[in-house]
Amino acid sequence: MLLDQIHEPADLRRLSLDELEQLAAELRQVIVDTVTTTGGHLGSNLGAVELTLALHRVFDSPRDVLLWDTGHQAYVHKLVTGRRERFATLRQPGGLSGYPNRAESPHDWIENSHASTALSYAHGVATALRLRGEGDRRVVAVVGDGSLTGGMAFEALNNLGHSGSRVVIVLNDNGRSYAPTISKLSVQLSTLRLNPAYVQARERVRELLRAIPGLGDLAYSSVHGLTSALREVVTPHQFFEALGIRYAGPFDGHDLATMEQAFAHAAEWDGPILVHVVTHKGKGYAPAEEDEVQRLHDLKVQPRPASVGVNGTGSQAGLDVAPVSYTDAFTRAILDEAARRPELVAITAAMPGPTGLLPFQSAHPERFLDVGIAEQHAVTAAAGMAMAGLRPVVAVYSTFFCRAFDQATYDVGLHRLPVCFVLDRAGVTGDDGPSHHGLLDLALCLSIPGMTVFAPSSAEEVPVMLHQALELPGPSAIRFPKTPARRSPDGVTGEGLKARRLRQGDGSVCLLAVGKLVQAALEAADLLATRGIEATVYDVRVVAPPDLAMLADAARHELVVTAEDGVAVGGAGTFLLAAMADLPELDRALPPARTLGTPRRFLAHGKPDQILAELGLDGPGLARSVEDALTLERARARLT
Ligand SMILES: Cc1ncc(C[n+]2csc(CCOP(=O)(O)OP(=O)(O)O)c2C)c(N)n1
Ligand SMILES: CC(=O)[C@@H](O)[C@H](O)COP(=O)(O)O
Ligand SMILES: [Mg+2]
Repeated sequence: MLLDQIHEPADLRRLSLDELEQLAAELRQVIVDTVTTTGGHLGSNLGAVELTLALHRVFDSPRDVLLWDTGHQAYVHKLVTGRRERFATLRQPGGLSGYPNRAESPHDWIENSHASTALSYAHGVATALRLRGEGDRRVVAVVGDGSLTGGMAFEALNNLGHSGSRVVIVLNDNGRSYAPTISKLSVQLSTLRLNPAYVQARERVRELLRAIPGLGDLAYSSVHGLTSALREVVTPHQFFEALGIRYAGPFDGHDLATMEQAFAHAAEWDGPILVHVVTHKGKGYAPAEEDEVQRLHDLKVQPRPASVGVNGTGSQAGLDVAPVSYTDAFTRAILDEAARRPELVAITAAMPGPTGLLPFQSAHPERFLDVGIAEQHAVTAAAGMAMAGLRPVVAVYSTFFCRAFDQATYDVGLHRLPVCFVLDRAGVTGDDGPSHHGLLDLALCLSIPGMTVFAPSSAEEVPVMLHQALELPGPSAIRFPKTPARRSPDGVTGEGLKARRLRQGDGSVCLLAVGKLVQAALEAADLLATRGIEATVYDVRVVAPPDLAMLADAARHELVVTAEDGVAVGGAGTFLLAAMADLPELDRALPPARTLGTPRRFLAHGKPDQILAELGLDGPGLARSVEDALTLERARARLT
């Protein structure tokens, strides 16, 4: 394979056009073979093959800086920058990250998988290079049409134009995020790229000029000049050029020669320039091309375990995997509620499929809103809807809720508006690495005054909690993990804002478990019982407002231990223990306590339950922590 000869980008520059075409086919095959085994982003990477090859032939990475927005489309970049041999470990524990990773290569810069950041990085890097006298190094930011709908991207475009920074923006336009991109600009741009008159005219002129001997590059710049005139009439480039950013395009994002010429000319432009390339998501592999919701993740061919305990080893606390995921349970629940509540509206930030809102969109298109990759806008628009009498449900991933924390606090919380946040992928998510784990939502939501915070421990609890949330006068959040839901221990659920005592102990230790960790707590209680420790176990269900009866009962134990799939510092445990200290009828000293959760550090990618086990947040780990704490506290008690 030609790919075996590619160890660094310079190796690409020795290839002929035919060899590059062959290499592109090889790259596609490697990506399909790998991703259909490991899971990962198929459509976006298959669409970026020629684009990436052209970039690495024209620009001299890592001296020139290549920035990938979101980073999910950087598999080809990894394959041609010395990671071919490790590519089969993609997204596996200890293997290659699914995103750029600075520890893997000097060619990698941005590790954060949150969209719409690359243009801001580009402004910063270009400014730094200029001030350090290295202004001859080129800065290139590859941004998707979806990522361009994020607010940060517009902030950066404004600053790039204003500052005149020498940055090459490559707009990788395939018309989609997961669903078609929500953007009039994108529609305008696609009108251009689909406008046969414009494209044919430009190609015809290019052919004519090429036919004139000796014109060569002059031909290109003449065409460029001519299309500049033509552009005055038919293209939406004005948006960019009004900001001070040159627009060039659209170019066929699968035509290597054309893109190389375009990038080479852009590299010489003395200021910000946007090169608009048109690609096709999933190109070259029918199952990805035909995926109607363009799921970035395709074809993870991994058998689903028949029954999975918390630690993923198949051991279980008498529980089987429920037939639904939490997301499926939410889909059903919101459809039920929508049938009874005409004022209910659902909002997504470019992820209708992964958040389970596609059926809602089909059933109630007029009550469904996809705002693009614009979580901040989603939240404050929801605040406006609530102010004007609607009941909005904002469905976002836990990690992306971070981006809208200001809006949730001061546009929703401050006005005490009935907006319900459904935070999917809460807790350790695993494959997508540190910027995708949903570890902060409890700490963030619990700091918003008046927000009710639900944490279902089973699929059955999701509809109960959504119904309760939609009855509340103020803001609420319901957070649940990515892993398959499990049946509730006894098939029933809690009610209202109350906790559920699942197991009565001997007064030695009280385990207050949140959401996914209820299963681990029950498993720990089983293990502790074999060692003569009968633990009381609560399913907290509603972290805020706390169930005071549960706290009062917990306070009567020798030891209180809280457990959550989120940061321990500032999370649910911290919140509950503070509330316990404030109990009005507390007639004794507070018992010793431990708050168990994820540590204050970024967690690498891996399998969720394996990560939780390594952190001691599975059944055996919790049991060890309880037993050690009890032993220590009893020794201390003997000393006093
Ligand atoms: C802030 C944020 N919200 C949502 C996502 C989830 N997400 C990952 S990729 C993607 C679509 C990106 O579309 P685009 O930028 O057009 O890139 P493409 O996949 O089409 O190449 C989304 C919404 C994210 N990574 N970051
Ligand atoms: C890159 C990104 O943000 C998403 O594509 C993410 O990878 C989706 O993860 P899920 O597989 O949890 O939907
Ligand atoms: Mg796109």
